Amino acid sequence: MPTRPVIEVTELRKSYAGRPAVDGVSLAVEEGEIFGILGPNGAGKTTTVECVEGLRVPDSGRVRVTGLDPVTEHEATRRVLGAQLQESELQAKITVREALELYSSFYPSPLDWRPLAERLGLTAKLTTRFAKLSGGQKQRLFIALALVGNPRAVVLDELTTGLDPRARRDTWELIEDIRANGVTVLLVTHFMEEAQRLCDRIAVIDKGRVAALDTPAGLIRRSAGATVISFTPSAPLDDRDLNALPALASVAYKDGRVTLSGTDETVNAVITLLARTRVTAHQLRVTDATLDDAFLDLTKEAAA
Ligand SMILES: Nc1ncnc2c1ncn2[C@@H]1O[C@H](COP(=O)(O)OP(=O)(O)OP(=O)(O)O)[C@@H](O)[C@H]1O
Repeated sequence: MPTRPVIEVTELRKSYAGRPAVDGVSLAVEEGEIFGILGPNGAGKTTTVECVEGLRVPDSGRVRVTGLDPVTEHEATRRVLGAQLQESELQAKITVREALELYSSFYPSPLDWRPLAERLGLTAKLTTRFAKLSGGQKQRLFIALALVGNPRAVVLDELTTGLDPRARRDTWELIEDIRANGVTVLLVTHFMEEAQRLCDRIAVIDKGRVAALDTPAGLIRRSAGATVISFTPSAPLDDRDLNALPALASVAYKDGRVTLSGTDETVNAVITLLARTRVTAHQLRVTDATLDDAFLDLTKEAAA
C-alpha cells in the first residue's frame, strides 16, 4: 500500500507586496527521503519551507505535514517537524547544555539529548556558551535542537553555508545518519555537490515555480548538455564545423582546449570531424555533466 507523503505542498502561492515569491509550487516528500530544494537567489526556496514550517501563511494552495495544516495546527506540526533555528534565536550566553535541556522541555516525548550531543560531537562543549562556539559547532547545535523533539521530519535551510570543507563533509555524514535513523529530511541548499551527494530527489525552484523535479541523475540526463567532451586539438578547428555538430548544447574554448556539451551523438560527430580534418585530439575526455551544469541549464532563462 503506498504510504502518504510526509510533506505535501500543492499549488502553493505567496506574494510579498503584490510580487509573487512562490507562484504555484507543488511537491511531495516521501517518508525516509532526503529531498533537496535547489534554486538561484530569491527563487522562493525559503518562503516555501517557511510555509511548510507554518512560519508564513500561504495566500493560496495547500500544505500538509503528516496530514497536519502547519498554520491551523501549528503546535501539532511542531511536534512532528523539526526546524533549524536562525542564529538570532539563541541567546549568546546560553550554554550548549542549557539549550539542549530547554528545547527538550518543549516536546512531549523528546530524545535523550546526551547521546544526541555525543553523536554530534558536542559533548566536550556542553558548558560552552553559544557565542563562543565556532560556526561548525553552532550548526551542530542547531541540528541537535532540530532533532531533540524526536521529529518525523526535519527542515534544514542552508545548513552548510559558511562551513569549511571538512565541517561540511562531517555535516553531510550527519544528515545521512539522521536519515538512517528514520527521519525524513527537507534540505534547502546552494551547493550542487551537496545536493548531488545527499538528495534522493531534488526540486529545482526558479522564479517561484518548480523548474524540474527528479533524482540528481535524472536532472543531469534531462539537461540539454548531459555529456561533456573536451580535448586539445593539434590544429585549430573551424567554428562553423563545431557549431554544426548535432545536439550541441554549448561550446567553449580556453587555453587551447575545446569543451563541448551535448549528447552521445555530439561525441560521435566530433570524433568523425576530427578524423575527417586529420586533427589529433590530445587529452580527450568524455564525462557526464555535473549537477552544476544541469542546474545552469535548467535555470538559464533567469540569468538571461
Ligand atoms: N518578508 C519579505 N518581505 C518582502 N519580500 C520578501 C520577504 N521574504 C522574501 N521576499 C522576497 O521574495 C522572494 C523569494 O525569497 P526567498 O527568501 O523565498 O528566496 P530564496 O530562494 O530562499 O533565496 P536565497 O537563495 O537568496 O535565500 C525574493 O524576491 C525576496 O526578496
